[in-house]
Amino acid sequence: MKKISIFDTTLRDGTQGVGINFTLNDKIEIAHALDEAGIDYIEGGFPLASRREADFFKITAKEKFKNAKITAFGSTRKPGRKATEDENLLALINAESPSVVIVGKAWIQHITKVIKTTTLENMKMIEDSIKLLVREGREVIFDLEHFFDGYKEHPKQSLEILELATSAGASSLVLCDTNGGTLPNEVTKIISELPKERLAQIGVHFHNDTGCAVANSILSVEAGASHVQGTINGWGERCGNANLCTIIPNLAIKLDYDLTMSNKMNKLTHLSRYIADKANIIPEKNQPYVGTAAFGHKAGQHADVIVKAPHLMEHISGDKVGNERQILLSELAGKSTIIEKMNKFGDYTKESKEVIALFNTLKEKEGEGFEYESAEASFELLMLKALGRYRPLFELNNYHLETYKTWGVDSKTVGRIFLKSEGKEYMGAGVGVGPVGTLDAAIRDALTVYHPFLDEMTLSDYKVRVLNPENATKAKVRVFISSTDGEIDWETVGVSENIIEASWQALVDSMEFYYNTRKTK
Ligand SMILES: CC(=O)SCCNC(=O)CCNC(=O)[C@H](O)C(C)(C)COP(=O)(O)OP(=O)(O)OC[C@H]1O[C@@H](n2cnc3c(N)ncnc32)[C@H](O)[C@@H]1OP(=O)(O)O
Ligand SMILES: CC(=O)C(=O)O
Repeated sequence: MKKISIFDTTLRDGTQGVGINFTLNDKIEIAHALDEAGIDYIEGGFPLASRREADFFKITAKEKFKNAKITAFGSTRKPGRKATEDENLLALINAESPSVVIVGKAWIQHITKVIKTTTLENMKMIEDSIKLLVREGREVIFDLEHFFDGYKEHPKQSLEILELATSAGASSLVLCDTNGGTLPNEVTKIISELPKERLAQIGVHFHNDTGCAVANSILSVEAGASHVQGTINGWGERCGNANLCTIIPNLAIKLDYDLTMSNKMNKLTHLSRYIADKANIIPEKNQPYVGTAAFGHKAGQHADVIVKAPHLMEHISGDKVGNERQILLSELAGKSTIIEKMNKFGDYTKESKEVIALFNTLKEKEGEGFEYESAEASFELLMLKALGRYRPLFELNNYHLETYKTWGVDSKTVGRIFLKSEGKEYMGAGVGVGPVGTLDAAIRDALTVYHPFLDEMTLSDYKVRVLNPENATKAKVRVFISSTDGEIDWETVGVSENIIEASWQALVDSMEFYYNTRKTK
């Protein structure tokens, strides 16, 4: 099958997206991760734009990349200037990257209204710029900015630019949909009309303003393009660039094109999440292939299909792209979902009394406002109870909290707790800013000497959601608590009309989950 080269512009066009920023160090680490994954070209930035962009090339010029060519980006020379004196082209030469991209105008309205020159001078700008960089020994990829809009108005002019760039020595002609407004039927028609046999390799670069960037990229390959540009997670200016995390598996797994990444497809999910981590962004859950929800099944009838024949419910198996299946708990779950969770404890069927009991408890609790999709640790405790495997950490006799507030000083809560654990009675005291911290401190005060594991865990997040705000102060609240021991994280839930009671339930579940399930260190 035809070889398609994958060109990643996360570090250049990706950073033109709202909220996407990387430090120099991040950029270098990301470049190595992209290279490891099998990306062919990595567009590292615009060296003229800033010191940091130029430094990226200085540093990467001295480093080894196994698969990828590091590529610097800039535009053609300015009108009326010599290529050898153009600061942008000089910055590209100084970048010392083996390949460079130069972007040139390919829409007459841009030539006359934006760079304010003639079509003849624009042609000379393109020719001089490509020739200079080729003379300098660089592979030159030529990006035709607004190609599709330009072609729709003046196809003859667009063809002349493509032919000129080919004869000047460009290795690839990248047809850019810079404002992202082109639709799939136009892409197929236009690329099919090009005299590809007379031209350098055709590449494409789509933005996602009509939501068609991925479809446009795939159709371009089907119509003859063999170089595809895009970004990881689809980040980029305005609505983003074509998402490589979708394009790559579509080309390699669905259409069987030959990609350098073809035999490393199981690295894709990690790549997406690693780069999102660097950008400090939580990636879209429902991103195809790599999203956390991409292989998540919530409806009971769908979880039932997964148990019987997963290939009838999932278009591919998630592990092909390094992703994982999730069976989500909710009031929409059926017994198959319960069985899937219980199967680590033995073989259960829809008729097992434990399955039926837990199914009924789940529906009842979800009806009361509990939500286990984001609090699987609380569900695990329900499951241990249904299976007779639950060990209570303690039994509460009573607790007592007092909150003090003095004018001009922050409030403070003190509390005492009386409880029984493994047949013995204990008392603990705590002080905190609020009641939840105070209860946590009091339980630990009472029990840590006897249960030192409590020192290994801490609460890491606390969230409250009002379930029926129309009931004002009588509204029910749902509290989620996240906990961690530094290696594993777990979430628990509590629901009540009283926020302290809801917090208490989630807090006790957190400690009991760890008590019941932790591996002894
Ligand atoms: C389609 C794309 O994504 S292109 C990506 C562009 N990327 C960026 O703009 C990010 C980095 N850019 C920068 O740091 C700055 O814009 C710089 C340093 C490159 C230039 O800054 P300035 O000289 O102040 O120019 P400014 O950004 O205001 O305007 C763009 C200039 O580029 C010129 N230009 C735009 N496209 C081209 C082109 N294809 N060929 C030559 N010149 C071009 C414009 O005519 C304008 O020059 P002018 O002021 O002489 O008319
Ligand atoms: C080159 C580029 O980023 C564009 O035309 O969108």
